[in-house]
Amino acid sequence: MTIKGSGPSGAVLQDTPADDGTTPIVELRAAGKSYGNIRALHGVSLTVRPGQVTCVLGDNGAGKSTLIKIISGLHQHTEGEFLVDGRPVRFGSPREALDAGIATVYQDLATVPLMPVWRNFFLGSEMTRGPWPVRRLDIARMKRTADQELRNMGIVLDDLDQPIGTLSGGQRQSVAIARAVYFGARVLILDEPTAALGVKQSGVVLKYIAAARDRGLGVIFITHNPHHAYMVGDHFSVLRLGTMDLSADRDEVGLEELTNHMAGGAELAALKHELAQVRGVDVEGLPEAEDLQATAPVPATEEGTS
Ligand SMILES: Nc1ncnc2c1ncn2[C@@H]1O[C@H](COP(=O)(O)OP(=O)(O)OP(=O)(O)O)[C@@H](O)[C@H]1O
Repeated sequence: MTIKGSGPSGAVLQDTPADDGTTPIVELRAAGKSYGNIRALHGVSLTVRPGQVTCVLGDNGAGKSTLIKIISGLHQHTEGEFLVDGRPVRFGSPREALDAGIATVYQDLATVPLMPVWRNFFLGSEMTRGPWPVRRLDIARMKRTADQELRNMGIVLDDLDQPIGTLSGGQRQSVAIARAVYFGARVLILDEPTAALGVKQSGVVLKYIAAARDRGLGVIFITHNPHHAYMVGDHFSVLRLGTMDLSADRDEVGLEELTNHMAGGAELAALKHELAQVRGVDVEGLPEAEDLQATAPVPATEEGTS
């Protein structure tokens, strides 16, 4: 586990996952990104292995989107290294990332709501039949394949002809995950897939994240929600203000500690103190500063990692 404290050293810390003998599909080594004078990400190390879910957590402005953009080929890193299958890369476009097997499912999903489910499944990569110039869409094969692929992921829909816009948010996310799996993704980046969903629908999406992992994909699950992360995660990376605040395998961190890192223990204690001065605000339910300190991050030193 690697923990970065709020001490003045600001040390750059390396992620040190257990070596299970498999080469990471994706690896960032002390990577970072500056937009002109603005340093959005700095010293971030991350490893994505087949059959594992790597959760990236962080509050607003923590650098999650910047991290996704580097790995998905939208932006290039300006410091450190980015490796795919052990080789340094610098993608020029999302197409190049996709060709390397890295697929990103964004929150808005980029689907066409009025088009049928099967049509959205193949959007941009339609199956055709017959020779040019009389080539036509192979509708029957697309329907059959979409149905089979969705079933393979455990997704059963009543009618693939229904417009995708009529599905629930969780179902739409699930279709997008199955689509990425079918088109050969080895790494799936999920950008806050549960952010806009209720409890039940979030559960549906978490189930398919686990299904993708079980099919051997490496999953990068971006989320604000430590509870969702903890249900499926094998590794947890918490970003704070563009740097890595915590990097820990599942057996090294509990849900409570993860939540505390997300909340920012010291900041929450200070907020509780301030709120206590405000009439009409009940702070009883908030944890005590001492409780927070008990699980607060310790300052990183050379020996401060375990
Ligand atoms: N194109 C850009 N130009 C300048 N600064 C940027 C740019 N994109 C992001 N930043 C800055 O980098 C920092 C990290 O932003 P980023 O969007 O990666 O965070 P985030 O964790 O995804 O936040 P959110 O959850 O709110 O989307 C922020 O301070 C942001 O203002």
